[in-house]
Amino acid sequence: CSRKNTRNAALHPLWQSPLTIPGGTRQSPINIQWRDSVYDPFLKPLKISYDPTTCLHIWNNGYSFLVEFDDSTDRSTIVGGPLENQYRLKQFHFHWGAINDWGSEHTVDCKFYPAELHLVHWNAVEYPSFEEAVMEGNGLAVIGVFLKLGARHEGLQTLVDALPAVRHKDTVIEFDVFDPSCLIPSCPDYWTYAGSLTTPPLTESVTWIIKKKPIEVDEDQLEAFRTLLFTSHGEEERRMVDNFRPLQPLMNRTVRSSFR
Ligand SMILES: COc1cccc(CN2CCc3cc(OS(N)(=O)=O)c(OC)cc3C2)c1
Ligand SMILES: [Zn+2]
Repeated sequence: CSRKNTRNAALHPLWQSPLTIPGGTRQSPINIQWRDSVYDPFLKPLKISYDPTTCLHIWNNGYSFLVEFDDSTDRSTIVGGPLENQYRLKQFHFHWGAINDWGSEHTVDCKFYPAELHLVHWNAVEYPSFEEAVMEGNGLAVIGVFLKLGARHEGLQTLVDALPAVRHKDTVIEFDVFDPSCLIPSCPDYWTYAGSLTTPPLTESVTWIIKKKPIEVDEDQLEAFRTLLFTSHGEEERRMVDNFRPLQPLMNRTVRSSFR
């Protein structure tokens, strides 16, 4: 899959870290070749239970904007799907492009979407903290949802309205009620594979659950993402766009589907 006239990823600010982890065998993101994915009838439906009052704040961490949650209890969790344990919601964030032709991290049959949502969860059954779970093969579970250009997304708009307050890196605002399940398609179909974080520390600790159906957002909402900055107050402004990692080799992995 070639990202037409891609910026030189090696020079991209997001990739001071190595493009590929030396010795990495399960790096993310990947292209999902639909016909190579294997239907697994033993995959369960994913059970999502989020408590909107566990929402804490939105912050710009210089890679994306993150909506973080209180993960001190099991009030916002996922279970089932490919997962052996219950995982707690820690944060969600997005990746997007400078233009609508690309922006997603994963691709489906080499098709890029203009943006991709990641909901990051950690295995609080087996590990005492997110920091520990980040280092373990079954430590994290990330739900990926593709965004496509279409109708305005009312649920997303409350997030979009808050973005001007986190325009610069290391700015944060309180955001105390939000239910991220409004950003997840009702269609239960997903692909799943063993992968990694796509931003530092790039650890191979993620069970990826990629929803087959995208959600629709409108042009103004995508443009609002592109008004954010990689840079802090006082620095020369660099627009936060193209904050995605290049595709990584599939190597010895199979992508399973929950649907025929
Ligand atoms: C041990 O390393 C860490 C411990 C605690 C928190 C963090 C920072 N955290 C890691 C997971 C993660 C993962 C992120 O993206 S992704 N695509 O899910 O890998 C991300 O995107 C902006 C940000 C973060 C931030 C790192
Ligand atoms: Zn991500």
